[in-house]
Amino acid sequence: MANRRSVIAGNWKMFKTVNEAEDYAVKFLEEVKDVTDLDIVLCAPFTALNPLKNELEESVVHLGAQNMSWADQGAYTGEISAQMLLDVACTYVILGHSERREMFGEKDEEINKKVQKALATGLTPILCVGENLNVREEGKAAERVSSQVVQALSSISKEDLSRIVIAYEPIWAIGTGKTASSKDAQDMCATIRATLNGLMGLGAEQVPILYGGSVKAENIAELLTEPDIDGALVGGASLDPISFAKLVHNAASVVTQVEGR
Ligand SMILES: O=C(CO)COP(=O)(O)O
Repeated sequence: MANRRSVIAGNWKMFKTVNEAEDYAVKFLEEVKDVTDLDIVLCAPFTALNPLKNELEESVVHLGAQNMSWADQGAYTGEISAQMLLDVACTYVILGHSERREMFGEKDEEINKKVQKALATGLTPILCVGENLNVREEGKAAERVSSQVVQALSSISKEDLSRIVIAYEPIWAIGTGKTASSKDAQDMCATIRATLNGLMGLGAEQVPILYGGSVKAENIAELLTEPDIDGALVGGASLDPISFAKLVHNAASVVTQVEGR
């Protein structure tokens, strides 16, 4: 049985000013400072990263961004580079979130370049994949998600692939209060692992696969008892420090019980 780390990552999306982020960090750290059984990540807006670097230094909470450029530097107005994220102590970066794919036109090819850049610079990409409701109703969800995985990870070495995190986020479950059933989430995470197996062989057993979409303190435990769900990417329920800390504690109490994690 694989020995993979569990990851609980909060995606704040476009919420929180610098003051709000600092206030959150103080309250959140107080609640989770002793949690070591899983990796906790806060993916904040760019403007809050530097202040959070100071608040979270040498703590159990890792810092992540929500996007980055595939370019190193240059005339790319409005973009942020991997080097800039490393400079503010980011260790994770969300790539290919469905909101970026749907609203900002990101394509698999571009996401592939970003994943390559993140891995080359030592950032851990949290690659997001997921189908919309139409695709699910057509019975093509597994096909769509596998294709997103294969395209985003094209021409990346097996060794590098072992450093990624994947988040399965069905678009119809994001911000809707409608969580995928743990069985549906497990089935898709197993499909993703099988796809990774095809790309990297046994190394796929080491890759954490997260579920995202209306995850809350109340449903995290059930999701984490599934064998292929190794954590969660949490939007709305990560915005309040006390309730997100509760979610983290609920997750930690399950992962210590699930054999092989
Ligand atoms: O998009 C998500 C995390 O990246 C999920 O958002 P919600 O948890 O608000 O459904």
